[in-house]
Amino acid sequence: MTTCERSWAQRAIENPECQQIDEVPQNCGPRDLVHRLQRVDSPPVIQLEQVTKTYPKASRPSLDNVSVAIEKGEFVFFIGPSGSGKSTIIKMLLHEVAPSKGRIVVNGKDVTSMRSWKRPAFRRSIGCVFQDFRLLPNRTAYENVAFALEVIGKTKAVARRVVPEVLELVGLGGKEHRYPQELSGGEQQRVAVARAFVNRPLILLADEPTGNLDPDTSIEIMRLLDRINRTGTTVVMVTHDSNIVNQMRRRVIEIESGRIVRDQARGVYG
Ligand SMILES: Nc1ncnc2c1ncn2[C@@H]1O[C@H](COP(=O)(O)OP(=O)(O)OP(=O)(O)O)[C@@H](O)[C@H]1O
Repeated sequence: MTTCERSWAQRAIENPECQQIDEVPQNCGPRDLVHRLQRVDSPPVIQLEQVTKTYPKASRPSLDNVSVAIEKGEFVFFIGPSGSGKSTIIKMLLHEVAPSKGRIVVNGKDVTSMRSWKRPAFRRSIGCVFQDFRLLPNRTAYENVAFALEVIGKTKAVARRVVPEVLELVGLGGKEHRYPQELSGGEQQRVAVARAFVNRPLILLADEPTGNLDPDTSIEIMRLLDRINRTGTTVVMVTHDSNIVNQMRRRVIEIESGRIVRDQARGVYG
């Protein structure tokens, strides 16, 4: 295959610094050392500073004075018992839930003081994958992915070029016109991953993305997330799946009763 024949998705993977589809060069070389060195100097892409969250009517905080910094390009697992506060962190990163105290900075933006009219655009800049897929049931796989481009103002021509490539990348070539109910759970999650990745987000948040999938399908989804992470996208994933955490050996942050009790590079489930 010549350079010019390489797809958008392949070129994106080789050029991790290009954050937008339009920035991915038509003719490009392999990842180089300069890209990697540039990343070393960048500020954390996610920063929680002494964050506490107490929900209304709760007797104790769901998150208690949590501070953590996540660098660009990291793959981080949040683990911990049910009710320990993992999903609350994801919701706060998306500004769906506001902290009671502390500061949250995402991609250089202080989320805590963000004006409400800026929130929808901010949320669209982050890719999200959830346990229950959250696909639009009356739209095909193609339309679900294209919708993510539509809402950020990309033309139909861009969608026609990019959507088939990203669906091919997630292994759904040939199934573009199927509706969610005509796809298996694993295939639906692939559509959700394609939709989360199609805008080349700087950050991808995944809240138990394998929670509804069998072990083999879970591994396939993790391969996809790993591949996306290798493009330079920071991946933050909440999970209860010890096999996945133990196989991936990435940074593990363990939460217990709203506090960080372990933060380990190349960690295991414990
Ligand atoms: N909207 C809410 N109102 C009141 N309390 C809430 C709300 N959302 C979550 N909580 C409480 O906050 C705590 C943390 O919840 P969270 O969903 O973050 O936990 P989790 O670690 O993600 O749990 P799981 O693994 O079961 O999904 C729990 O005690 C929960 O009951």
